[in-house]
Amino acid sequence: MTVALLAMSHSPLLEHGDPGPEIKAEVESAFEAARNFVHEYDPDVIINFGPDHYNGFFYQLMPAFCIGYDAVSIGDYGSQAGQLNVPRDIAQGLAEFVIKRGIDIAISLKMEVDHGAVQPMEIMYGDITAKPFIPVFINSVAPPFTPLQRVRLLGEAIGEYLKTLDKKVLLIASGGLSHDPPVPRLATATEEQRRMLIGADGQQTPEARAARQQRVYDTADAFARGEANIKDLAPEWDQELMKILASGDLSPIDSWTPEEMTEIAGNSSHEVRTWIAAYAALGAIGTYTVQYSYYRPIREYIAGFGVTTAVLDK
Ligand SMILES: O=C(O)/C=C/c1cccc(O)c1O
Ligand SMILES: [Fe+2]
Repeated sequence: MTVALLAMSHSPLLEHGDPGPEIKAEVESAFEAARNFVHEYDPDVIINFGPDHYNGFFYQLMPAFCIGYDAVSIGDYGSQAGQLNVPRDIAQGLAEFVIKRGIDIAISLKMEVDHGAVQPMEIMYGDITAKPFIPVFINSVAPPFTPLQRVRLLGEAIGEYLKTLDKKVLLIASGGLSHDPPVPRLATATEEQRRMLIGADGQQTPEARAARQQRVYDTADAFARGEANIKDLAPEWDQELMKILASGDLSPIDSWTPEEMTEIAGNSSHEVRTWIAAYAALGAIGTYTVQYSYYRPIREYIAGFGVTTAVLDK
């Protein structure tokens, strides 16, 4: 068994927003560094920690965590749609192991995932089916949120399971860092949005989806001009988190509350749960070193944008 990690922000605005040629080149070079790392490592299987934005998980039934035994990408924001290549035996072994450790994870035999889960695969491989892929959903958008300590314990339980596998595993975390895109929220939803958040009418119509995505594009443009009514990015918070994750001791994060995370870093800052789980999984296997780290707050992408890779120490 060997394990390595890639944690990166995602944004559906990568093709839409224009932060200027220098920042674009900088982000592309971060992706290139990550791509080189991932291709050189060449995993047998990927454990993918991803959020969802009311495309696969709804308030009809919102688990804190879920492992997919089978999954399909719905293709929002032009992301690649279709069936993922999920190794059912490993996904099931993982879920059963984690549940025995006292982590009440849900399972899905028909998980639907969105850009938040598949964007790293698209950027790393150009194809979401390129590698066996186990989707681990972590609720990062729909309050109430489970305490961060539970996320750390989930990650640690997954790391313990990986010790029993004779495979080369890549942990991918997709999300964060500070950001506050205009994803509808129950607390402020219109009746139509409320039905969407509950999943009352199934998947959104193409027209409703287009309107939702246009709202995000318009907000990103306004945010870049300094005119949007969303929370600003929080680079100090982002960098503090990245420092803690790189240190190998994640315990300081246990006391962070969802309320203060929202207040400081925005409604979608909870996507950092994916990073915390992935780093906790790696740390449960052994001490590690962050090999590559990139960060920049990018308003055009509505994201504190980070990319890190890490390996176990020899
Ligand atoms: O509209 C959505 O579903 C999400 C948009 C978004 C925007 C910026 C950064 C992210 O992580 C997002 O998911
Ligand atoms: Fe997101």
